[in-house]
Amino acid sequence: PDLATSFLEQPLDNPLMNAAGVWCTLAAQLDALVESSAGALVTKSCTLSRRDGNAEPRYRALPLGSINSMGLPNEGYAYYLDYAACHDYERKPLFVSVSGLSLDDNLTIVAALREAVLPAFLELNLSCPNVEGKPQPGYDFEAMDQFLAEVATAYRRPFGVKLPPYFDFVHFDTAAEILNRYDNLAFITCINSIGNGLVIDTDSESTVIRPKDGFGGLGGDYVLPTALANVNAFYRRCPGKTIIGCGGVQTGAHVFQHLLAGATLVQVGTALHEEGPSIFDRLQHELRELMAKKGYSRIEEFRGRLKTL
Ligand SMILES: CC(C)(C)CCc1c(C(=O)O)[nH]c(=O)[nH]c1=O
Repeated sequence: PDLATSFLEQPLDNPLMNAAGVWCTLAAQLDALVESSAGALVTKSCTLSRRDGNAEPRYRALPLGSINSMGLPNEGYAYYLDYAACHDYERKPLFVSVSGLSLDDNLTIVAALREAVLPAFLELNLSCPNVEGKPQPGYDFEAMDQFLAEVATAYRRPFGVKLPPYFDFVHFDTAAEILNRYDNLAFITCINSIGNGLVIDTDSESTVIRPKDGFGGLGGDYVLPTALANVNAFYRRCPGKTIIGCGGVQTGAHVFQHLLAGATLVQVGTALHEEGPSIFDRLQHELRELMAKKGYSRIEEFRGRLKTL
C-alpha cells in the first residue's frame, strides 16, 4: 500500500507529522524530524520573545498518556523564522506554530512570517494566552472571530488554526460557522490537549507536575475519542477546509481512525515524546499492514469514509 498524500496541493510521502510542542523546540530536534520518516513537521508554538516556560516538573508521562503545563517555553519567533528560511521544502513541508501572548503579538509574528515569503504553513494556536481573566480565544468565540478577522487580513495567505477540544454540538456549530467565514483559513488542526486535567499520585498523595497546582493539558489514550470526534465534527461542518488530526495516536490503527474520521494529515504528540522519531517508521509499517489486510492500496480509498450505524 502507498501512503502518499497531498496537503494544500503539496505532495507528501505520508500523512504523519509531530504535534506542535513535541520534539520541535530546538533546531536539533527539528533536524531529527527532518531526518525521520515523518511526512512533515511543525515548530513549537512561538511568542515574540524567548521564554523559559514553567518550573519543572512540567511534563509527566503516564500509563494512559501525559499531562503538561510547559508554559510556552520557546526560542522566540525569530529563531523559528530563521529555521524556516533554511528548511529544504522539497524534502517535506514545514509548519510554523504561532501562539503570541496577545492579538498584537500574533499580528507582529504573522506579519514577519508573511514578509519572509516562505513556503511554510502557519498554524495559529487558538489556545494561546489572551487577556487576563478571559478564556483562551478557542473558548471565547468573539475573541476567536476577532483574532481570525485580523490575522486573515494581515496574512492574506492560506493558514490554519489549532483548536482546543469542544464537547458540545452548539460549540462545534458556532466554531465551524466562524471558521467558514475565512476563505484563506485553509486547514483546521483538531485537537490541542484536553485542558486542565489533574493527575494525582496515590502513594505521595500529591500532584505530579509543579505548575498550576498540578493542573495541565492531557494527551495520549485519554484524548483519542475526543480527538476523533472533533476531527469528524469539523470534517462534516467545514467541507471546504482540510482537517489535520491530532490526539491519542499511538498505533497505525489510531492513524487509520483519524483518516477515516476525515483527517488529511495526522499529528503525533505524547507517543512521539515517549518513543522518539523512530515512531514514524513503526506507525507507517502498522498503517500499511492494516491497509493491506483491508485491501486498500491508497489512503484516498477510505479517508473520510467513516460509516455510521
Ligand atoms: C497552554 C499555553 C501555554 C497557553 C499554550 C501552549 C501549549 C502548551 C504549553 O506550552 O504549556 N501545552 C499544550 O499542551 N498545548 C499548548 O497549546
